[in-house]
Amino acid sequence: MPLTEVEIGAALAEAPGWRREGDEITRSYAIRYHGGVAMIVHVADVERLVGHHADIDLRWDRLRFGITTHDAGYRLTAADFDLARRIDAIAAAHGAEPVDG
Ligand SMILES: C[C@H](O)[C@H](O)[C@H]1CNC2=NC(N)=NC(=O)C2=N1
Repeated sequence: MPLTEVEIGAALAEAPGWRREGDEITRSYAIRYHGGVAMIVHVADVERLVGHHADIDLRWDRLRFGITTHDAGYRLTAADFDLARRIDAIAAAHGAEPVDG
């Protein structure tokens, strides 16, 4: 079920570093390409377990995640913020530092 604007505000406050871009939340990390591939594999394993999947953009020195819920009409849900927290934990384990963009 989509979150209300008030709920989104509260969830963002609990997910520091994640930025709202329309109906998705995004965060980028500095990581070199091959390390990014390894992190993506780890994220994908967790995504399969929780049944929720981010949009992923890997560049030479940067890895960006965008999360929204397709099943809710591309709106933000609690599952998006749950996955965001999991991605933060995986990023820390991979030594990927958050960056703007
Ligand atoms: C059937 C399956 O659980 C759904 O298609 C899941 C899979 N992963 C998903 N991931 C995201 N981000 N949004 C969804 O709506 C979604 N739906």
